[in-house]
Amino acid sequence: KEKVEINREQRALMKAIVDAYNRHQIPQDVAKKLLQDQYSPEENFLLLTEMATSQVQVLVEFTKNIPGFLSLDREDQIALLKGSAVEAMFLRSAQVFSRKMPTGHTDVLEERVRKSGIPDEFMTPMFNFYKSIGELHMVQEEQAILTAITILTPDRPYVKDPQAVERLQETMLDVLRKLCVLQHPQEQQYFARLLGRLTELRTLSHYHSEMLASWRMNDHKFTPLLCEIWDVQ
Ligand SMILES: O=C(NC1CCCCC1)[C@H](C1CCCCC1)n1c(-c2ccc(-c3nnn[nH]3)cc2)nc2ccccc21
Repeated sequence: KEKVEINREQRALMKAIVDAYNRHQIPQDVAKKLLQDQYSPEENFLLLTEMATSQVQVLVEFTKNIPGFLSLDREDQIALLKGSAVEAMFLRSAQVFSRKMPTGHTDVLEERVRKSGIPDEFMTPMFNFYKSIGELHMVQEEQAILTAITILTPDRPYVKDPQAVERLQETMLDVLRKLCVLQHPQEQQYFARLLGRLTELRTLSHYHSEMLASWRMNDHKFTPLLCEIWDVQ
C-alpha cells in the first residue's frame, strides 16, 4: 500500500483554502432563522434571495484566495464564478442542512424547507442530494476543497483557456484525494463517492432556473447581483 502523505506545499495550499473558507462564511445563520419561525412563500423567497446574494459575495472573496485563481484570464475568472455559483449555493445549502444539530432540529428544518414554497417536484432531488452529502460526514477541509474544485471546473460556458483551469483543479483534486485517504482510511472509495456528489450537484443545478420560476408565488423579485449570476429577469 503506497504511503500517502500531504507534502509541505499541499499543506500550505490546504491551509490557504480552509482559512478563506472559514473567513468568508454566511453572516446570518439561515437555519436558525428557519427554525425560529414559519414564513410565507413570499418571505421565504426574499430570505433565499438575501442569503444567495450574500453567499455570492462570500464566494467571490473565497475564490480570490484560491492559489492561482487570480493569475487566470480575467474573463475566465468571471466565467468560472458565474458557472459555479448555483452549484456552490446548493453545496453550501447541503452543508448547512447536514450540520450537527440538537435532536429533532434537522427534522424541523427539513419541514420548513419542504413547506417554504419550493415546488414539490424538486423536493426529492434536492433532499436526495442534501442527504447524500450528509452521509459523507465531510471534514471542513474536504468541504472547502470540494467547493474550490467545483469553482475550478474547466468545462463551464465561455472559458477560453480550460487547460489553465484544469491544471489548478488537478492540484486541488490531488490534495483532496490524499486527504480522503488519510481522513477515511476504512473507505477505499470515499474520494470517488465525493466526486460523484459533484455530478449530482450539476444535475440539481440544471433544475435551478425552472425551480426559481415555479416558486408558489407571483412576482419573483431578485437583487441586481442575482440577475447577473442567475440569468433571470
Ligand atoms: O437560504 C437558503 N439557502 C442558503 C444556504 C446558505 C448559502 C446560500 C443559500 C435556502 C432556504 C431559503 C428560505 C426558504 C427555505 C430554503 N435553503 C435551501 C434552498 C432551497 C431552494 C433553493 C432554490 N433555488 N431555486 N429555487 N429554489 C435554494 C436553496 N436549501 C436549504 C437547506 C438548509 C437550509 C437552507 C436552505
